[in-house]
Amino acid sequence: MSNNTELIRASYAAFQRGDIDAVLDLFHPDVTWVHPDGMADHGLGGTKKGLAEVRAFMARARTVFSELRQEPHEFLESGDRVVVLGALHMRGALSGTAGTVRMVHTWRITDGKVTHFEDLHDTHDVRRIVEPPGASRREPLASPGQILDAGLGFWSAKVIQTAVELRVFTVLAAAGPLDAEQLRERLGLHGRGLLDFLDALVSLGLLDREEGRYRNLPPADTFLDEAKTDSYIGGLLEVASDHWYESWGSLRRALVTGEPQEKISEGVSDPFDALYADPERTRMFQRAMTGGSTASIAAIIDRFPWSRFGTVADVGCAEGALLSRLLRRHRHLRGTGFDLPAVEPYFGETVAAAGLEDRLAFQAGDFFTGPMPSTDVIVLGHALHDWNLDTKRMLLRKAYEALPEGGRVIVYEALIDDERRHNTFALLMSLHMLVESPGGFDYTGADCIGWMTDAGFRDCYVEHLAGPESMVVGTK
Ligand SMILES: C[S@@+](CC[C@H](N)C(=O)[O-])C[C@H]1O[C@@H](n2cnc3c(N)ncnc32)[C@H](O)[C@@H]1O
Repeated sequence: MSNNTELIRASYAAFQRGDIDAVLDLFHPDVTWVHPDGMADHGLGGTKKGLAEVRAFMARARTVFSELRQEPHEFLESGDRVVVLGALHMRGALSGTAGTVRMVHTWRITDGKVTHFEDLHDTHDVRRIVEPPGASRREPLASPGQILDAGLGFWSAKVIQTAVELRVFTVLAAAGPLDAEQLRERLGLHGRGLLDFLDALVSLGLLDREEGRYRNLPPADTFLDEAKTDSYIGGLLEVASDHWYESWGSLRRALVTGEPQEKISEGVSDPFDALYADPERTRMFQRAMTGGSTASIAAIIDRFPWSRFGTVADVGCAEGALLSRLLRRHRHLRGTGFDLPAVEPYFGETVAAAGLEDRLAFQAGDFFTGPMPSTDVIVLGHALHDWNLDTKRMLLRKAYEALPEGGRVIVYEALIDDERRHNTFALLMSLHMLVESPGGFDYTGADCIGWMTDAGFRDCYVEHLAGPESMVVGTK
């Protein structure tokens, strides 16, 4: 066996042992590390350069996959290249689904060090494994058990929401494994039902229990520990538990009357007036928006051709998660967050935490009464679905007026599939607008392209982002 093939075999063996330092020892400091772009929204696509980026990639992979085993079948050597045919056995950290995908790895070796690596696999297959079932398309309900499981879905929903409210995952992330009594004390609980509550979280795949001590599994650790501000999605679940759960309890009344069931918006035509009258709810809502948008933001940052544009406004920016993450990645951009005045303090905190005061500003405004900021790109995230059709069209017209020739509008949210039969999440989101807002509803990509075209946009297209969400892009 040649030295090059031996070196590559050693790298697979070290990876299998989990010895990342030993893997990196075999690499040149300037190694290029290439993966298919189709996994970029999971933080696993594109070209990485150098050992630090490769190490970060591997760390990211450990949060996406709870298990990952490479099985090289054949080593084909030609000159300075070794091509490896084999299989990747994996389990999605979020989905819990296991599966196997064929892989082709191409390695280039120079002077005994790996200088280039490229992984080729069908990202469609990987996405089917790692994306949680039901994120977009649900399996049909075929048995009494499945029907009851879905029909009583609020049981598990409430267990997860309550665990987030009680900060179970945050406490475990900070303290390490704790037994039930230690958790009871720290969370201030009675004790009755506690073991069932914790073990339900084990059965849901969020906690693990070993010798009576509970710890976070990787998805809970990454996404539900509020100290991890860049990946925390629990804000959405906090608002769900505190408010949306109650309004959804009156879905039947909403369908009969056509009226929102959110108590604080009773008799108010703009739900944001009511929401922002309460500072505690205002803060909670900002965090919820960040939690719900995190996956799509990562995909928009990766997928949109930002290098062609210099300025961007996020209209209805909330606390500024999109702009702060975008501007940290694309350093040539300048950004404007446009939102109601009540949002400014929360946006300010994000800008300060990211150290972006020189490139990112807040513009207080009301899109019902004033124009949108004039920038090269205008983003409307989860903004159109809040409103009735006239307002949706008005917002697209205002975006058109504010953009220069060649500027782009990006609308992103959970888009209902054009057949209105697959994207369960988006259809439920539209019902959420029924119970929460006076006129809001979700819509299909085709609907949005129609409204954009009527507003004057051309070359409109829909691109999938992550889970149930997609973006619709139009050019002025
Ligand atoms: C559903 S949130 C979406 C937040 C964020 N774009 C995202 O996707 O996570 C809608 C946003 O629109 C803002 N908004 C509501 N009415 C507005 C108005 N009249 N003018 C400007 N912004 C408004 C809200 O404050 C909120 O931040």
